[in-house]
Amino acid sequence: MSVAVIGAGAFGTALAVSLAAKGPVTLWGRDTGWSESRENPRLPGVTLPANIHVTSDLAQITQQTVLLALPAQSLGGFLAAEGARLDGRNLVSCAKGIDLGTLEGPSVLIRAACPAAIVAVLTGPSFAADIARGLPTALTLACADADAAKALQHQLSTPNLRLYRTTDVAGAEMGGALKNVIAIAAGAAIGAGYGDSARAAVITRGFAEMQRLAAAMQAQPETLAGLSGLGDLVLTCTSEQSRNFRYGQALGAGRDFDARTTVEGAATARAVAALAARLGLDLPISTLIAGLAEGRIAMEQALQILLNRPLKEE
Ligand SMILES: NC(=O)c1ccc[n+]([C@@H]2O[C@H](COP(=O)([O-])OP(=O)(O)OC[C@H]3O[C@@H](n4cnc5c(N)ncnc54)[C@H](O)[C@@H]3O)[C@@H](O)[C@H]2O)c1
Ligand SMILES: O=P(O)(O)OC[C@H](O)CO
Repeated sequence: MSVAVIGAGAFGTALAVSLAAKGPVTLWGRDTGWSESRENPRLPGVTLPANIHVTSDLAQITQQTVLLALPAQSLGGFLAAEGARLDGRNLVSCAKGIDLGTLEGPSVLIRAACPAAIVAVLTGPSFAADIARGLPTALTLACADADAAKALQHQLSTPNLRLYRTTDVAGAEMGGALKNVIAIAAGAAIGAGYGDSARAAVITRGFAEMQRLAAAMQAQPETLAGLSGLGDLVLTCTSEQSRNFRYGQALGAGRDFDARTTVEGAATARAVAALAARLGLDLPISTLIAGLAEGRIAMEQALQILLNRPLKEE
């Protein structure tokens, strides 16, 4: 059974390349002017296999399984316009973020727009460039319907993509979204010259915040300790391949950052700060990242706020 990918950015294109090892793939993008060259400028150095059909015509997306690889803040608008034509299919969210308008994760947006769809989430530690180069990668496929989870796990695993499955959609989704916020904090610590010990503190205390918020969203703790949570947190906080980490580095160093780059953690930090206020949760790192991203506070001020918090049990 062939699959389609909506969103011809770096990640959607990389997934299409990997899935093409198993059969034909249709890749939809709103800007596909590059398609004749068979090289997407968002994924330079990768030639698309011949069995990937690139289109900007949504009517050509007729497959039963569709991966949605759009940025989290674009997904709601896309679904409002096009959700009806996708309803009833297997819709797999690949976005890592929390929608700023609704404070919901992508799976909730998809379920609202496409009530008859089977909704799943594909997430975990994975750089698009690694996947497209055929490097070994392990991801989490989450779907509340255990049988559908199993079927999608088999359909979407490829020679270099090993998928684990879970029915904990909220846990998988929260891990992927929140790690981006903490990756900005880790990058900021490095960019400001605070050192590797500070980064380790940010990763660990950031993980505690991820667990706290995820628990409040009914996620299972063990999901946060898996690929979609801890796994992706470690990757993103330790690699300059990560856009969130590099954005954090720029914030920490007081440098500009290319505003066209997709940095999911910046908007998600603001969503997390709003959720923290709504739910009465103490999420100091994420809340400070929201302030840094909005330019409301400076790096040195953020550090002093964290260091001067009351001492407490770990
Ligand atoms: N790049 C990675 O390594 C990677 C890995 C795992 C997950 N992800 C996740 O995948 C999602 C997409 O990231 P990406 O790296 O592909 O981003 P990207 O910046 O490379 O591409 C984003 C794509 O989305 C398209 N787009 C944006 N708004 C749109 C809209 N309203 N309608 C149609 N198309 C729209 C853009 O034209 C672009 O092609 C993010 O949530 C990201 O966290 C990325
Ligand atoms: O480049 P980033 O920071 O969006 O990270 C990409 C992936 O989410 C890493 O798993």
